[in-house]
Amino acid sequence: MELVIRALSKQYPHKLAVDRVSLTLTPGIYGLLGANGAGKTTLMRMLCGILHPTGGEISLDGLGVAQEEYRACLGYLPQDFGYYPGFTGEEFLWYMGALKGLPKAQARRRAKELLELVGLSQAAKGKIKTYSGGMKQRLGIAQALLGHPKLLVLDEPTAGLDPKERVRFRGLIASLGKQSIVLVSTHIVSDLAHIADVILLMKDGRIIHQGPASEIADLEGFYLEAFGEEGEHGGTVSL
Ligand SMILES: Nc1ncnc2c1ncn2[C@@H]1O[C@H](COP(=O)(O)OP(=O)(O)OP(=O)(O)O)[C@@H](O)[C@H]1O
Repeated sequence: MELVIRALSKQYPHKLAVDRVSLTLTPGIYGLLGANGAGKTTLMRMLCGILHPTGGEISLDGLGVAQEEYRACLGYLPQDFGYYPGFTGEEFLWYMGALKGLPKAQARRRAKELLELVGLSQAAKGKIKTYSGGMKQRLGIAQALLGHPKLLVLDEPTAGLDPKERVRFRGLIASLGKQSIVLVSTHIVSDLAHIADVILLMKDGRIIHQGPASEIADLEGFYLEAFGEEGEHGGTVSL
């Protein structure tokens, strides 16, 4: 499986948010790091077919991003995910399963499996409005996994989580990168330590570094070197 991104660009009226990004991703966990405004969300939304690029190409095993088969391979957790507070966790997954076109029995079976995987079985019948931030994020991951995605895109999945929830979340993400391409954006460097196979650094719309995480002994130091003051002032390197 291969996601090929060629010279991908997005020009907003007054901002070149993504500037000729080229990447080839195979299964594994990719940590996309960059300061606020680097272009991470714009890049991810193009990979999910939500935003149209102004230049370049995206293909997953030869499928274009506009094709239905591409969408069927995709799981996405957006940054600003809406959770329907009056639903229970399991109702929410059934509903999202229906939206994805899963037959009812299959959606229910998959929802049960996923609630188990993300540690929400006990809370499955509780209303989402009673969930903590971490529980909501885990439910968000569960919905992204409904269709057994080959490509999983998680935009700032640890935003707003407390340290304990972060650790749990890292464990969950780490278990997903065996067969899928998992792209995780964050500006919290420590969230990627120990789970990312490859680190991608994004700055001003460009990928300024791509390499195995194992080659970087001190990810925070590496990040600070790449971004300098910008990284520090973003308050983005704290553990
Ligand atoms: N709809 C839009 N119209 C114009 N400019 C935009 C739009 N969306 C984003 N931008 C600008 O494009 C740049 C990249 O934004 P983007 O949200 O992709 O960055 P990011 O790395 O995801 O940052 P953050 O971590 O803050 O979400 C920023 O300068 C932003 O202000």
